Amino acid sequence: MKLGTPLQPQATKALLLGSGELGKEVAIALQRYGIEVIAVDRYANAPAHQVAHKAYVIDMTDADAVTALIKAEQPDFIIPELEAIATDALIAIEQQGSSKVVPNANAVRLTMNREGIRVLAAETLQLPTSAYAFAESYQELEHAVLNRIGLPCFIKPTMSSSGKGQSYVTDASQLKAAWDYAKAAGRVDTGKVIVEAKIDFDFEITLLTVRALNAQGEIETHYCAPIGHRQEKGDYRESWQPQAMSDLALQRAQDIAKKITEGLGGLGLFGVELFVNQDQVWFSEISPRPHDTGMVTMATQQQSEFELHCRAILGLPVDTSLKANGASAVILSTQPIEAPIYQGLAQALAVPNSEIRLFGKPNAQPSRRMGVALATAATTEQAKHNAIQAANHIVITSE
Ligand SMILES: Nc1ncnc2c1ncn2[C@@H]1O[C@H](COP(=O)(O)OP(=O)(O)OP(=O)(O)O)[C@@H](O)[C@H]1O
Ligand SMILES: NCC(=O)N[C@@H]1O[C@H](COP(=O)([O-])[O-])[C@@H](O)[C@H]1O
Ligand SMILES: [Mg+2]
Repeated sequence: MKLGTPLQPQATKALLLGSGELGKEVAIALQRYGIEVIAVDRYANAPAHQVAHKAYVIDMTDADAVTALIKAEQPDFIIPELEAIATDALIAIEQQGSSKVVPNANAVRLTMNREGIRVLAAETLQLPTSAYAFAESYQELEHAVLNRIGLPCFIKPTMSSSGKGQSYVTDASQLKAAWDYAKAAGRVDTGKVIVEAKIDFDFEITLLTVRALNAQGEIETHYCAPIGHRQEKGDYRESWQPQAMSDLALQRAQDIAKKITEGLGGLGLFGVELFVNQDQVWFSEISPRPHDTGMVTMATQQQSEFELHCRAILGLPVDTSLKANGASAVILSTQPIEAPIYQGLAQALAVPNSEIRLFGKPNAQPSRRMGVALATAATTEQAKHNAIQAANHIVITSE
């Protein structure tokens, strides 16, 4: 297969570690460029399994299982898609040099654990962040909150995502429950939690940042227009693009994004999460891969975040330009349902300039994201309104 000027060794096979809604779009984008896709997840019939050339179910936190699969499949690229992977296995595989870990194994290791990325951002790179502390016991947590960080604060497992195990604490009496929840509900219990002081922000953004090769073979950094979003219980509900912000705040956001993505290195798209208050900007966290709030780019950009990630990895040219104002709104289940079906599609799609993407997850759980509505409009406000309307028309049911 020929990919044009080969800036990277010719790639034929990519292994996705994680096969949710984000992986599904990455799989489709890779296949459009002729890449064979092997999709892996912890459960059968995950969204990307349904579109990949081959599907596997393994425990991705088990280093032996991950190593054995990589040895058997010999992929050119290993693309982590979620936050619960045995990163030691990826470090070892990268050292052997036969597969390329995206963006690189160390970046995956650092971002998979809130301690790794926070220390890089706040201490090594001296980027502005909330005040924070780590705790390995309830006593340490109480001490850190009462003596150093103060209230209100956020308590989070060091390994988790989408708000799992996360609490917002306003009173010391809530601390024990927050500790227990962080220990029990993270994706993996590392034995440690992070406590973060609350940042009073006007709004928060994801700045999708792409490290891609230019025609001279040098790495260049590109930024998408900022994506604003609203979170509830640590998980996103709506996102919109572009988010209006001052020139100075945007410059600061891009400076932070440049430094943190350079610090992590490699090629690909990163989701840089930032808090903004007037001209002030704080780094929150980063995904070294497409971001859930970035699903809006399927409607708003010339090249979606998934296409940008694939193009950057493959050494192909990228274009981060915006083509329309738009928004996304999530479709969540309210109850557990085996083999869910969906009603209301016709009503949803009657909303002007809207799209529905159902992920095809084999079962629904309370608050599990099952799909997303997208809309474009003259203003982001109107697009948000329309996306919410379209999402609200979808009913998830068992019959
Ligand atoms: N220190 C903080 N100050 C203010 N708000 C915060 C802070 N930490 C978290 N939040 C709020 O909670 C949301 C989720 O936090 P965070 O991004 O750390 O969780 P997550 O589990 O990694 O979520 P995801 O995987 O969806 O990005 C943030 O987007 C923000 O709205
Ligand atoms: N914030 C991270 C995020 O959105 N990750 C996305 O959610 C999937 C897991 O969904 P599930 O928990 O419903 O299986 C992941 O596989 C990824 O696509
Ligand atoms: Mg986040």
